[in-house]
Amino acid sequence: MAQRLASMRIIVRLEIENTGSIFSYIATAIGASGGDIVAVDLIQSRRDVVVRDITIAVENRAHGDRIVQALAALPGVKVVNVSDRIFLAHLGGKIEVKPRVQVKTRDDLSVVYTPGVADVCRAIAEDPAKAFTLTIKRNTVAVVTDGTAVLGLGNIGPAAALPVMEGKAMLFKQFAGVDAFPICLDTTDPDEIVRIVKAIAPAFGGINLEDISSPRCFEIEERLKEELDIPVFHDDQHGTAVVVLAGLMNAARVVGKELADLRVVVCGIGAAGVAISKMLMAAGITNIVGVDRVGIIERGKTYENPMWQWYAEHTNPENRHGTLDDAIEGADAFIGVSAPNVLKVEHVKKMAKDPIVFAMANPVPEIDPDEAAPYVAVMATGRSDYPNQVNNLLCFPGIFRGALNCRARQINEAMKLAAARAIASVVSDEELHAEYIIPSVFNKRVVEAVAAAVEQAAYETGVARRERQPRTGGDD
Ligand SMILES: NC(=O)C1=CN([C@@H]2O[C@H](COP(=O)(O)OP(=O)(O)OC[C@H]3O[C@@H](n4cnc5c(N)ncnc54)[C@H](O)[C@@H]3O)[C@@H](O)[C@H]2O)C=CC1
Ligand SMILES: CC(=O)C(=O)O
Ligand SMILES: [Mg+2]
Repeated sequence: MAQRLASMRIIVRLEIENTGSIFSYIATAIGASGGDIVAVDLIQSRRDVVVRDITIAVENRAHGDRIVQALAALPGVKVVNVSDRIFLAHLGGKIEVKPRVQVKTRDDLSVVYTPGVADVCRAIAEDPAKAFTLTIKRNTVAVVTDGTAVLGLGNIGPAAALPVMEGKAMLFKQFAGVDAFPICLDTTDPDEIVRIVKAIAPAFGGINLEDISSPRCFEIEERLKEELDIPVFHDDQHGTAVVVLAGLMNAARVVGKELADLRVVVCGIGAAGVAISKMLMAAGITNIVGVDRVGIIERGKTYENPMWQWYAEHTNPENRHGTLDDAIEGADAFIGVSAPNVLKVEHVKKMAKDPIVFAMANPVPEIDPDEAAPYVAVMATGRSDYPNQVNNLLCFPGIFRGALNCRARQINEAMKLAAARAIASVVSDEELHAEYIIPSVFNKRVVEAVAAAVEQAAYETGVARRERQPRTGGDD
């Protein structure tokens, strides 16, 4: 995947002794280390030193580090700071709160704050449903994590999880007009998480659980669903499952196989893997084999993880034993939500004709798509830099948009299936091909189609609280 990362750029701030030709040594050192100078900016010029920012195109972070070391070794040169566009884009965080009403006078203040606001408070106290019309509740989602399963980075804690949660909040707003707040909890105790989320729920129209490790995530979500009257949706489970089903529906069409006939291997039976398997079953697929670190999840074995016990009893109809090596033999599709480089080319070669591979571990997939390419009929990853990005970003903005529009009490199976069909339907018959089984996350029709289908399903299944309205995109 190296060539895909060649566009990475670092910005190195150098303090350079002001003695004539040092810059030519700097340029030579960068060139000799394989870097390309993209831009040079003068930050400060004194008689003895100049400070310059040098933007350098590098292959990857390790390559950038080598170039920085080469520069630091030059006489008369001091490396002051190294940044890259990724870190620069995160300076100060990625979101902010903006007022919708401007306060310019004391009179304004008496309307939107005290004493005026007291009338609104009393109205809501008398009729709590009014919170949906008179507060941010109608359009606001809490993105809640405990930092225990952040992307594929593992248990990195709540503070380190914040950039991802800010990112989700940013995407909620940009893609679907939903106001989302990142909430990173400094506890991993399920009881405490349930208690805290219940306690903050009054201000929100929905709860998006994110990057909470399995199997704890299942219990936390189930308890919150039972106890709250707003949608509780664990994105890594259901958002991912919805998008995988959409992608698999279209991939099956590309290879000319019936969805229900596919033999599917799911690798990584955690939050995403369990929900994907359940969703594929709901869509009619019967032959699913799950593989985790312990090998194939099979009947007759006892697992400490209660979800694996359930999984063993409901999947693997041929009762295969062994490892991924045994599961993959003759499989039509591999769905990876596990860890980097788990799937080898040798595995892909053992799959059925026209294999479908969704290698979705982030940030590094189960197999390098370039290595797999010659052996697969359809290849998808969770990444933005390859075709067929199967990422829950295709689901969560639209599904919450639809749920908030109709003030849904929950996001149920019918709404998830509707979302999957809506995503798949955005790719027309004429457009469908191996490198376009799933629409781009930037295709505006995705959020529109998902929100409309989800809202419709909410009304049909009786979970919508609001009378049917003409759809407006959320600012009504
Ligand atoms: N593309 C997308 O939209 C999404 C991608 N993901 C990615 O999927 C991966 C898993 O995410 P979650 O289910 O939330 O995490 P999780 O922690 O709940 O589950 C991961 C599972 O993979 C298993 N696993 C780890 N290494 C393995 C190996 N070498 N072989 C087999 N199984 C292995 C773990 O034991 C665990 O059961 C992460 O890399 C995450 O970034 C998750 C959600 C959405
Ligand atoms: C995309 C996402 O939610 C994850 O990798 O955890
Ligand atoms: Mg996630």
